[in-house]
Amino acid sequence: MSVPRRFVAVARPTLRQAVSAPQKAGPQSAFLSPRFQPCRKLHNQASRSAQAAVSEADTEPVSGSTNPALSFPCLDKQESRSASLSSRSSGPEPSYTTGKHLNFHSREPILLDWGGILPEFNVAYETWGTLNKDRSNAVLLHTGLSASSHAHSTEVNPQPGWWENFIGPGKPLDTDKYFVICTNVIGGCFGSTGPSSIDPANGERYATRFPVLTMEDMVRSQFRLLDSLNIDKLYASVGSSMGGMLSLASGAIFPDRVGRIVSISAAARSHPYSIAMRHTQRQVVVVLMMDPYWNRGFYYDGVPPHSGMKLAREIATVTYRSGPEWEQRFGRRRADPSRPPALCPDFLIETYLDHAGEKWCLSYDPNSLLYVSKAMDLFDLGQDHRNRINKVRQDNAGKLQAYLDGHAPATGAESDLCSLTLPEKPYEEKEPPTGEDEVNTDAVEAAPADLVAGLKPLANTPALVLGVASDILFPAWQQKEIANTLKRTGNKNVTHIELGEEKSLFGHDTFLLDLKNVGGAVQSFLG
Ligand SMILES: CC(=O)SCCNC(=O)CCNC(=O)[C@H](O)C(C)(C)COP(=O)(O)OP(=O)(O)OC[C@H]1O[C@@H](n2cnc3c(N)ncnc32)[C@H](O)[C@@H]1OP(=O)(O)O
Repeated sequence: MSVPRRFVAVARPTLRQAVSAPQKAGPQSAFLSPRFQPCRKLHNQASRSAQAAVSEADTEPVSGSTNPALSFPCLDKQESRSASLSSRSSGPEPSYTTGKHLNFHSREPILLDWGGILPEFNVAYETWGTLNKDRSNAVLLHTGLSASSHAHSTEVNPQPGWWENFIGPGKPLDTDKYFVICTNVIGGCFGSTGPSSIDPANGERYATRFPVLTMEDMVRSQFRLLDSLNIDKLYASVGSSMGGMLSLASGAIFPDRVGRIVSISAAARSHPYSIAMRHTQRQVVVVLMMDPYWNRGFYYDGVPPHSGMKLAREIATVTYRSGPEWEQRFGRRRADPSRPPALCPDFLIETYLDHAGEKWCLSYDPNSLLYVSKAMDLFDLGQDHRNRINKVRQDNAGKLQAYLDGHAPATGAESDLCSLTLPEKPYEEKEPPTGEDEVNTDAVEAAPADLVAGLKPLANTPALVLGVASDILFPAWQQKEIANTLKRTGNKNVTHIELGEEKSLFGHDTFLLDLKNVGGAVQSFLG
């Protein structure tokens, strides 16, 4: 497979750019460590004379030092953005949108798996194609973590969508045949109810008063939308990455309402490596927990934690693509080999990650990232977990009724929903599981018994499971696990495809980029 060569023009921000935005004494300045002071000093000098400071930064030693302080255009850029965001006369923070969409509003409250309640909620959605007379040709397309309902351009929003080439007449999701529906998930920020939405109980943004939610909660809200469209049964549920999890969850919760399932680069339960990667991203957003901008999630009238979001996206991008792709594409090349090395982004792979973070850091709500990525971690279609959640739901059913009867707030100060205590005893290494859980001890064919039981509702649902060998976030073995588990439920109609490295080096993002192999497989499966 050849990776297209790309010409990259890299904008190096200068101190002059950094000081062009009005500066305010932002909270960040209080956090400058003494080691950062040389840079700060240069920054102040720049305020007096931008041009002079630029040349000074590059050449002149600070008095008494052996060598000049390095300049940090990457940090200047962050500071400059904070300054320009805080200089706005009022909030809110950037409003998150990918354009016009349809909206389903549920006046009925929804009880979430871990006991939270949304008294009412919106599901933003878009559709392509036409619903047939017997309403049997609907395909629900699920999104990845941070995508909106805008999978394809529409009349009211001609911007290309995130699966633009996969949807349309004669395309894998053939709009001559299917009525394709895509929603923004609840917890998100592109029109569906999430942490940046207004809580009808007090007229304020939920922020981190938003309840913890799960993939299954997202699916239940989507099926409320289907109810409102009088769609009893989906022709298919299709999704990649988090969307693949949602696709599996749809079939597991509503087996009678889902005709077939497509799960691409997903998992039937989140595994530790993926949880670790998402944990790291959340932590950098919340380093921001220690950052005054974070403000424990209540930042909507101020500056959002954009630096953490930028870094989170850079880490995410490392998990979305692959080393071999970057080897071919960037190698060890530097953005500007004529200049001496810098501690700020310098190698092409660094400027690439920097660019990915820059592009994204103000376009997605930090709280949505925390909630939705946590929901992914919590995902487990195993029977034990299902039993536990069913019990929690049963215990909380009364709470929903009390809320409906007007006797109780959805969540109160007394709520234990958000209190997590860690055991006082330090962690001790335990013997690994004996393997009794495995239905088949052959590592390749293994299917955990608990997962087989949990996926039993899918025993009669035709399924396509597709994995990519270069994917490090949802590795190919996890796709095998899904396929094997489905087969173990007795499902005779499971198609498992693995794209080897000769087919794609795009890693996890293959589902966004490989129309031929991913699109082709979806098209032939849907028929
Ligand atoms: C976990 C889940 O549930 S879902 C996760 C799904 N994945 C994602 O969300 C990742 C999203 N990925 C993207 O957004 C990607 O841009 C895609 C998939 C849409 C497109 O991929 P590609 O076509 O390969 O674009 P690529 O990643 O190279 O980015 C191109 C941009 O990087 C810039 N660029 C490329 N190389 C460099 C470099 N060395 N230095 C600086 N900038 C660079 C290009 O100029 C271009 O900029 P622009 O977008 O501002 O025009």
